[in-house]
Amino acid sequence: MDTIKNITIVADSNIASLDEFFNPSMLGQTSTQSVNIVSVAGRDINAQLLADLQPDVLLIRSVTPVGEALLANNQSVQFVGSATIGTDHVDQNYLATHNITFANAAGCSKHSVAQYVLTAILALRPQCWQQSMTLGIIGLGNIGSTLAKYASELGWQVLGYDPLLPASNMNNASFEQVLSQSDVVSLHVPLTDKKSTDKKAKSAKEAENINDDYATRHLINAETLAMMPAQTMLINSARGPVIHASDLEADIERTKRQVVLDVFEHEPQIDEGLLSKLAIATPHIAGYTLEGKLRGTQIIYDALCEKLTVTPTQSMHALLPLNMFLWSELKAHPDRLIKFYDIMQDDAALRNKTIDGQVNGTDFDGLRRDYHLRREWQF
Ligand SMILES: NC(=O)c1ccc[n+]([C@@H]2O[C@H](COP(=O)([O-])OP(=O)(O)OC[C@H]3O[C@@H](n4cnc5c(N)ncnc54)[C@H](O)[C@@H]3O)[C@@H](O)[C@H]2O)c1
Ligand SMILES: O=C(O)[C@H](O)[C@H](O)COP(=O)(O)O
Repeated sequence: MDTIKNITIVADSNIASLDEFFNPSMLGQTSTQSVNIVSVAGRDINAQLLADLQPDVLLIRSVTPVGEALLANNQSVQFVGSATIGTDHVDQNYLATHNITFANAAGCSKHSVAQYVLTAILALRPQCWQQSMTLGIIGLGNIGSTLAKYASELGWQVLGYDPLLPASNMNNASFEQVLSQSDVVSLHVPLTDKKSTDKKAKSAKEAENINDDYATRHLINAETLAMMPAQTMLINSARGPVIHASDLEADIERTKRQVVLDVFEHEPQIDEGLLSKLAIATPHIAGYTLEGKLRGTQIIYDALCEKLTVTPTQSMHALLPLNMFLWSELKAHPDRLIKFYDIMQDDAALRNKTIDGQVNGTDFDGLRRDYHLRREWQF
């Protein structure tokens, strides 16, 4: 791609600061070269649009599925960047076999999501500021391990389960122990699927380094929910289908469990039956801080610069206003939580969109598109 004169980029309009990062000067272009950036809603990026525009670069977030259906007739795309941590919407094997470079934004919002989880717990159980409790964490990667650090700052015990990492003082329990012995269980796994006998699908999983003995789709279902005492809170800010939605609804009906969902199995449509039973519900915004979103853009911008063999010159730090949100201040003044993050406002905004027994996809997406990005607390 380093020989391309003019670069055409199709990008999800929800990517933060697109124009500040992806312009001729920041992409090392000379005055005779241009960067043409076409930004559209992520769900509107389709094969026809790519055929019409013939972009060199595709920049997405989590709502654009990327694989054969999108790229079968592609003659132009050489780089796909997803400004997200999750990659379940991208067929990475397809990209690799078609010689298309892929980058995602690993870890970009790890503090934001951990702070979302902490806020949810402390909003529902303010006594946890003072009292120790046991936090169960399923998946101890970037977000899970960051959450564990906040938990230890608050003097909470952590029971962690991650079968793909070595045992440690954090990775210290079985799946059953986490579910049955925690006061709160928080999920931080990628969405992955079970083994396929289809050879092609199997090698795709190998290429993406997914160990499907530990597939996470419906990890939380009627059987595993039955391992959790009724008073155990459950939080999902990973991916919706990690929890079987109708099993969860039946479980809440039976146990009156406190459940916090930022992600939903049938997102972006949300059924009121489930929504009305949740303690807190938000529209997939756990990672939506200014810092989390800009870091996502920065990571894919750096990767594109590498592909173009140019030195990155834009830095998110030049774009960030002063941040006054200090974790040390909040820790000393728990009563300021609502000023740091008013999670119940996000909850109310989602519930207010209920019409005829559901929140429709357009309204769910609208809440995310127009979200007033909060600030990440400085840890
Ligand atoms: N709600 C949001 O706004 C938001 C924001 C960012 C990320 N996410 C989601 O959170 C997920 C986790 O993010 P991360 O940065 O921690 O990812 P990560 O890749 O750093 O960590 C995921 C961890 O899960 C572990 N894991 C995989 N299968 C498991 C299983 N069956 N049981 C237990 N552990 C398992 C992996 O070994 C890994 O350590 C992402 O994949 C993404 O889908 C959501
Ligand atoms: O995986 C991620 O990084 C998050 O789920 C991300 O915040 C999703 O946001 P979206 O791409 O849908 O805007």
